[in-house]
Amino acid sequence: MLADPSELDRTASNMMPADAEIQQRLLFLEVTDEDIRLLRQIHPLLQPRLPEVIAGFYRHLQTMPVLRILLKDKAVLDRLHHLQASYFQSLTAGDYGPDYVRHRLRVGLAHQRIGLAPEWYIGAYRKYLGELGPLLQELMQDRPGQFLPTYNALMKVASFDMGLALDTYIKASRQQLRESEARFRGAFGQAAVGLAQLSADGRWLRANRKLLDIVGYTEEELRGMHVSDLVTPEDWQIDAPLLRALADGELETSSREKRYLCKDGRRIWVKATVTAMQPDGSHASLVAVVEDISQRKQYEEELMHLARHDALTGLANRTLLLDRVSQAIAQARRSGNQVAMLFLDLDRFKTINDSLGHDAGDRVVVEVGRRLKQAVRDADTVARFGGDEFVVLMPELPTEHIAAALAQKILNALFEPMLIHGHEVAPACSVGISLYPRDGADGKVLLKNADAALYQAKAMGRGNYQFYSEEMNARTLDRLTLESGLRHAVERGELQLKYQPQIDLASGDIIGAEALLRWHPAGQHLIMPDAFISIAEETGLIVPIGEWVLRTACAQQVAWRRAGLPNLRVAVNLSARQFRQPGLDAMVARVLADTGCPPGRLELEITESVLMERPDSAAQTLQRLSDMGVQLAIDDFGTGYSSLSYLKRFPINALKIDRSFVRDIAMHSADNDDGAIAAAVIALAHSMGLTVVAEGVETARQRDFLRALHCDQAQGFYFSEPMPAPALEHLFIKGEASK
Ligand SMILES: Nc1nc2c(ncn2[C@@H]2O[C@H](COP(=O)(O)O[C@H]3[C@@H](O)[C@H](n4cnc5c(=O)[nH]c(N)nc54)O[C@@H]3COP(=O)(O)O)[C@@H](O)[C@H]2O)c(=O)[nH]1
Repeated sequence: MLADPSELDRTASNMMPADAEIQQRLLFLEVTDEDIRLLRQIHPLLQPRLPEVIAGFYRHLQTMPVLRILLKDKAVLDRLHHLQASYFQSLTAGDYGPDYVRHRLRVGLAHQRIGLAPEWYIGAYRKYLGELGPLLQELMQDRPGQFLPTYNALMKVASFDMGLALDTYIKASRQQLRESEARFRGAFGQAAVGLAQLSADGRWLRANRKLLDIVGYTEEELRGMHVSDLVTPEDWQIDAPLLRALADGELETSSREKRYLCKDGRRIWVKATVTAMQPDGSHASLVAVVEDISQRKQYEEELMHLARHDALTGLANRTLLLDRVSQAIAQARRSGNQVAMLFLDLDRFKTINDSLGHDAGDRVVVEVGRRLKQAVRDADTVARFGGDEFVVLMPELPTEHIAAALAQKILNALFEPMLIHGHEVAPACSVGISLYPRDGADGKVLLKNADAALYQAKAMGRGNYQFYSEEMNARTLDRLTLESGLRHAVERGELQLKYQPQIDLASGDIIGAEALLRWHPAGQHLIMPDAFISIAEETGLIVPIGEWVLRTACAQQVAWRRAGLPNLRVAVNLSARQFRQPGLDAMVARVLADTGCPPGRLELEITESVLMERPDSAAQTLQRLSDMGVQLAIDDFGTGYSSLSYLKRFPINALKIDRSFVRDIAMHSADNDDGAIAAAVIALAHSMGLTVVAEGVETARQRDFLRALHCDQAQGFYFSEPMPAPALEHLFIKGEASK
């Protein structure tokens, strides 16, 4: 590329030697007045021949491939031709003062700027002198005696020129170096990252502003320090051999994240990349690029914390717990001790959540976490798995009694009531315990087995702890088998309904029937609801199964009617999950419409405890069902709250007295307290307009007793066990016939 002419002028002027120096050089080259006279004499003869000398000169340059590339641009070449021509015009003009010198410098610079190396430039003089020798000889044929002195004078001026050419190259590259250094200093000083130069043995030599800001030292203070004064002792252990390798040339660069100790005592995270500048020389120095990465590290640590901790309680989560279990197992393998895993969940958490709201549930969880932390040793880990599930890990356990003692301590701690939103809550819990190595060799198996033990603890009445045993696994397996079978029970047609007649006590007539579910998987025994309803509840399968029950029972009601039986009432049980399922009323309406069953002939049975969990929303659901004309009964009355006054707020039609209550009242005579209470309950229920149905009537004595108390209806084995629909039809026809 062509250099800017005004820039060339400026630079050439800056490079000008003093007049005295010019004179000194000419003196040294022995340029005399006689030389000048001889050159002036040849000058007019030489001028017309110069174009061919210049053309030959550039032709010669272009014979070298490396120079051809530099001269390929025609504009550049023309300009150099032009410069060269004006140079030659002055070469023999005999005036070698400042203007001549400035012009020489300018020509030299122009060549330097296009990248022509000095060796080519100086070499070109040989070409000139070689071409000019025979040319002079030819032009001075008439005075051969003057040829040699003239040629000698030309050589002196050419040598003067060569010196000036070398000056341009040397001064130009010095200036470029100065500019590049200035640029480097600017970049070094203002760089957004810390930069430093260190000696090969790790002493700080220079540091930029950013690095000084990062570490808080002045450059002077840093110069008196060694790199080991800035890194933490832990990091120096890794850095020391790396520094040696860099200094010895075994390593070119090393990049590491490490901690620096700042002047104010803070420890910060930096990323330092150190490069050896002359890895194989004896005066190797190191350049360090230092980035403050504390913020990023903090984010990473926060993310790491989030990924390994429960957001609500700050306790360890499953990932961290499993990590700690692996460490504890490795340690126990060496020490011969055991590891205990205590899996616990709260016994009434769902009720708390449903009745007091999720915010209260969260506060209970946080308080439980706090109590658990208080109960364990520092070496133990308390983790939360979400919901109301917690796990305590006890490493280095010499005997399992210690795990049992902790489980008891936890049970006691959680039994203490806590005040949540003004309510006293005692969540209580059940605990399952598994031990390494007895119950599993890794964290996942230990967890699974602690969970199985927890399941057993709950089955045993909650509020207790259980150690894992082999049989529990078998039970868990049974449960899993049941669960997977139940998933397909509806589509495989394995569900059946039995109907237990409900009797009007005054007339002895069958006035309805309760639909009771049975499951008969192909090739297996009949399974009773107690064995699978809770699984259906937990898995949510109760929703489709419940709809099947309702649809089948309503269809049966219509079928009986069509078969000539009176308009019997059919009673269907609703579980807690079904009752809370959004859209329950719409589902019931759909089934009634699809089957043609009159709403008033369907009775839905709900237990008291289900209503009490969330009384307000329960009242709304019941109201919608009642508005449709569906009959509503409280099932198992006498086993829960047994508060008639509380039940007033619900639009219910009937009260079913639980069979345990029926059994108890019937064991005493009418004049004892139980009898009086039963009489009062029935009377009170009647005063509220409720029909009273007694369940589990097994004897004539019980029937008579209830009849005497004016109980309205009854069901139980005394009248009939639950039976298939056709059997009930026969029973009805037989009963009618015997009247
Ligand atoms: N959500 C649903 N729950 C259901 C459904 N079908 C039944 N169930 C509930 O399962 C529990 C056990 O029911 P089951 O084994 O059918 O027992 C019922 C009767 O057989 C039994 N009964 C009736 N009379 C007597 C008797 O004189 N003595 C005696 N020992 N037992 C008797 O009582 C059960 C009926 O109880 P209840 O529902 O409270 O009226 C049971 O809780 C069922 O509710 C279903 O489809 N969905």
